Amino acid sequence: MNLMLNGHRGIERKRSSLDMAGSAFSDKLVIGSERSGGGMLVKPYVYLTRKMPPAIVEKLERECRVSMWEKEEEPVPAEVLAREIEKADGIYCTVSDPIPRELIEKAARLKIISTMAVGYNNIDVDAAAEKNILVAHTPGVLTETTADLTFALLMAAARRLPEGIDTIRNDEWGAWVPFFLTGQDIHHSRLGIIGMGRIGEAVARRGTGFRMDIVYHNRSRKPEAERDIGARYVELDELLETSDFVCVTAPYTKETHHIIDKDALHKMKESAILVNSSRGGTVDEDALYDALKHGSIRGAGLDVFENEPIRSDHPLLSLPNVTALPHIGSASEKTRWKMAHMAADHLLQAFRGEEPDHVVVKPSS
Ligand SMILES: NC(=O)C1=CN([C@@H]2O[C@H](COP(=O)(O)OP(=O)(O)OC[C@H]3O[C@@H](n4cnc5c(N)ncnc54)[C@H](O)[C@@H]3O)[C@@H](O)[C@H]2O)C=CC1
Ligand SMILES: O=C(O)C(=O)CO
Repeated sequence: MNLMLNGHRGIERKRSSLDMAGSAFSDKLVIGSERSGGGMLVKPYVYLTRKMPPAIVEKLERECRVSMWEKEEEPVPAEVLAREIEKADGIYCTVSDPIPRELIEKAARLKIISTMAVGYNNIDVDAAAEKNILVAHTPGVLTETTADLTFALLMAAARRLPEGIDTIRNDEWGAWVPFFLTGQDIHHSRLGIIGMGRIGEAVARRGTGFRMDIVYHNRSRKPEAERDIGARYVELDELLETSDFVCVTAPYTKETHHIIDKDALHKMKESAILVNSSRGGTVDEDALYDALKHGSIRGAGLDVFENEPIRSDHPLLSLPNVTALPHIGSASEKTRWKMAHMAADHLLQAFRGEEPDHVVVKPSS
């Protein structure tokens, strides 16, 4: 049952079950619809931080008042978002919109932040929970697509595809040279996954097709993955020291900040390749630059960076053994549509007084 507060239906707290990562119980919130003083139904106001296609806007407009940031190439400025967050009932955002505590504290009536992403490190979920604001995200629908891209990055870095493409584009292809652009074998090599969640497992499954030996490190052991994929749990050091490919698919948290630092890079094999499709902050980019420049590891495939977007003068781009992509892990047409609809549905569910399908549960730590 929803509580009526000053003409607004209020927020009802209820106990949730264990979260997906197995962390402790926490409160989930259920939102009701609103009525004006005179009893007229007032549609909730939703602000979209990015220009979304008409199908998504129209879906929301059936039940909400909607406005959005219209400039496709430019993220919404913090001061605009601050103004909107003050008056919005719902925010529809993306990975590249920081929503820190200072912004959340401005919210006067905000009920839900719905991000079109599975990763939510850009949102201060603790601050949101303190204000009884729901945070919803889009897990699952992007898993296989992101795993495809992660594996593509691994293969491109291993077999030096960007250098090969540049060779032809720059008219540098001469005679067939026996050791020209020789790379690393993928088949029968060892793949080390840091963060054996949905995407990590999907990457590992792809590895089995290449007869790779799969090891993983995770917050907890995954017996089903061990049984189904044949993956073996190892401590982080063993993973780093023995893997031919070190693949980061863990979320960005305090614990995973620079999980790949100077020490970790020193532990890796000289022939190893680092693949990062999680968040840029999991890797110390200065240490990575040194390791790649001085040959302490062989190469890197990166879909994410500490400060996105990077520009062409980023030091890592000066290195031929870096394969860099502009955060396109989930960027297939079908998957982006699924994410976009799911994020809209979460808002609508919340305003109807239902619990959104994928609520981020406040971590216990
Ligand atoms: N490049 C891109 O476009 C995309 C990037 N991502 C990133 O991938 C991340 C993972 O997504 P999912 O697999 O859906 O999440 P998930 O929650 O299913 O998996 C994450 C796994 O990492 C583990 N983990 C957490 N902290 C760890 C630590 N300190 N050490 C080792 N393991 C740890 C968890 O136990 C869990 O098994 C997202 O949080 C996001 O940052 C997700 C989608 C697209
Ligand atoms: O979902 C995420 O976390 C992304 O990075 C974009 O799909």
